[in-house]
Formats: sequence, C-alpha cells, structure tokens
Amino acid sequence: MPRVQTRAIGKSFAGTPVLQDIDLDLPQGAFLALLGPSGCGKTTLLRLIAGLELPDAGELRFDDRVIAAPDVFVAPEARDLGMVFQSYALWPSMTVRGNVDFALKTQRLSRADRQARVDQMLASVGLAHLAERRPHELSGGQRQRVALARSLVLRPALLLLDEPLANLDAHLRHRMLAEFRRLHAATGTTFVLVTHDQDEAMAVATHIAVMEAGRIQQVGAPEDLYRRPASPMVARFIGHGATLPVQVTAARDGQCTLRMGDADLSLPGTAAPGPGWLCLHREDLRLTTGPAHLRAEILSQSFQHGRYLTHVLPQGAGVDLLSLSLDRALPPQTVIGLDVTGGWVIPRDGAAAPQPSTVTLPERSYA
Ligand SMILES: Nc1ncnc2c1ncn2[C@@H]1O[C@H](COP(=O)(O)OP(=O)(O)OP(=O)(O)O)[C@@H](O)[C@H]1O
Repeated sequence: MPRVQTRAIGKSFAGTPVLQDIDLDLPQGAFLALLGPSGCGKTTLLRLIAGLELPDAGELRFDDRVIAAPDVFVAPEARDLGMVFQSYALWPSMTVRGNVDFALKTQRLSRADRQARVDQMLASVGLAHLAERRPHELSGGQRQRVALARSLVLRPALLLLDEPLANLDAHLRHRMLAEFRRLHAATGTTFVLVTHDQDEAMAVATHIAVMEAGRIQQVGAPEDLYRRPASPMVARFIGHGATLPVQVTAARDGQCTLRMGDADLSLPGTAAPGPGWLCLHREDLRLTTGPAHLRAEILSQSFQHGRYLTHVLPQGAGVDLLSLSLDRALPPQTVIGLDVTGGWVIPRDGAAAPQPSTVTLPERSYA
C-alpha cells in the first residue's frame, strides 16, 4: 500500500487554475475523503492521482517513486490502482460473475485460481447469490457492489472512489458506507473517496482534506477538523458547525478569553486578542433561564431522534444561524438565553489561519 504524496501540485484548464499548491502526505492504508463544495477540484485531484490528468506543476509520489511530474508520467495501468465511479460502467451483457472475472483476465492466473478469487470477492461484497444475474436485474446498490468487487478483485494498492454513492438512496448509502469501512479494514488498501457530503466523509474516513476553490483548506483526522477547524469555512463545513464573531480580550497557552454577555469565558483556540471567530457545534450551546452568554430568536424546530433540533438567530452577533438540541417545543420568534459550554476560537483575519496546508499525518495502522 503506497504512501501517497503530492507536492505543490497545480492544474489549470484553458488558463483557469482549478488546483493550486496541493500538498498532501497520506500514510499507507489510510482512508482519505476529499471533501468540498461542487467545483472545488476534488475530481480533478482524484483524476491526477489516477493518471487521467497531467499536473501542470508539482509532483505526485507513491512511496519514493515519482509517478507524475513535469518530466515524468507513469501510465494509469502501471499505477496499481482501482477506480469506482458514480456511474458503475458495468458490462451490460455480462453476468455479475463475468464482470468481476473480466477484470482478472489480463492477469496470469489459472482458471481455478481466478474462479476462487471471484467467488471470494463476490462473497465478501454479499453478491454470491446474484452471481448469474445481469446488471439490469440488479438494484443500484447491488450494481455499485459489483463495481467495487471488480476493482477490489485486482487487489490494488490504492482504490479511488469518485462519488460512488451519489445515485443511491439514504438507506443503501449507509449500508455501502459500512461496506467500505469493512473492506478497507479487511484489505488494508489505501482508499481515496471524493464526496461533497460531510456525513459520508465523517462516517468512513481516517483523514479528511477539506477543499475550496482549488486549494486544500485543512487536512486531518475527522476529530481534528471537527474540534480544531483552521478556518471559518472548515468550521461551517464540518459537523454542521457555525461561527460567531467575537472579541478576544486575552489569549495565553492555547486558551482565549472572550467577553460574552456579562461573563468572561475561557475557550481553547488559536486567536490572539482582537476580532475572532467562535466555532460552535450543537452540543456547545445550552438553554438557560438565568443571565445568558447570548440571546437568540427561535426560527424553526424539527423533531428528530426524540428531541427538537432548533435553529436560532443570535441577536446582535452576525448572520450565521446556530443550532442546538432542545427537549421541548417552543414557538417561533421566542427569544431564549443560551450559555456557551464549549467551542474553538480562531482569528477573524483569514491571513492568520493557524494551520499550513502541508500536514504530515502520523503513520499508524488503520485496519
Ligand atoms: N476537462 C475540463 N475542462 C475544463 N474545465 C474543467 C475540466 N474538468 C473540470 N473542469 C473545471 O474544473 C473545476 C473543478 O472541477 P472538478 O470536477 O474537479 O470539481 P469537483 O469538486 O469534483 O466538483 P463536483 O463535486 O461538482 O463534481 C470546475 O470548475 C470544472 O468546471
């Protein structure tokens, strides 16, 4: 399983930059999600790793081997990788078994070995009982599992997944995500998944790279991005977070002091005294009837998982909506008091973003 490294990768289409300064260092056996809004460059980066696009600048390495650079290009078929797309691209006239077996035909294996590999693969994606069906006789989820089996049967060192679940309903998506996790652990293959769905990324990835406008904003373990976002964009994008403009009155040893309501609040963060963003998640807010850190007006509520998911607009503090979970229904426009019980403070000035985009992630076993 290769360690995948990119150094200062850049790519333009017709003079328009779509990837800039992409620095990634992905340990072997990791499961990376490339996450970001539509058009931010996720698929282009995946296609560069696959060898379907050439970088204009920078270098791609698998372990110590240069795979792509201005004067180097290793062909896709020599990169030992598999790819699964949103459209499954199965052979319509072949059975499930035939589709998976076809991938193995270029390998010098005996008929018996090939059959054993295909049987094992079909069993591991739960398709053994459908082996003789053709793609049009399968559901979307089953077709996606054939596509997955077809890639994994080659035992690639690296599996690239481009929005593979986009055509599936929510129930099937959850099942397939569990399947990805299981196959990732069982095979030790390095997975790279393109998605614009943060819940999908959080559900499977050991690492997430959040992209915006052709750049990596932050890369790290899901929990790092959730608890310590480096920018307001990451704070809002991960874990349904929100940001509140605040004034930091003091900062020391990674703790920031904020004046909120009539209280001083100490929270972890990277901001210096001055304007900052307080990054919040639902669990960081608590309803209070006493003196409150902030007051907010209820906009809407919906009943979810036995509680009321409540969206509020803070009074006199920016335009970002905040969300919290309440145990009771309250009428819209009710003004409530909220205490802040947690959060993470970052500088307001984007130029002072606390983390560079190059992060070397720790080596460890993800199986
Ligand atoms: N072959 C191409 N020629 C010209 N422009 C392209 C080409 N491929 C991608 N682009 C442009 O590059 C930008 C990044 O596209 P890309 O497909 O990488 O984004 P994405 O983050 O995967 O988006 P989505 O989530 O919508 O699939 C977009 O503005 C897109 O229009």
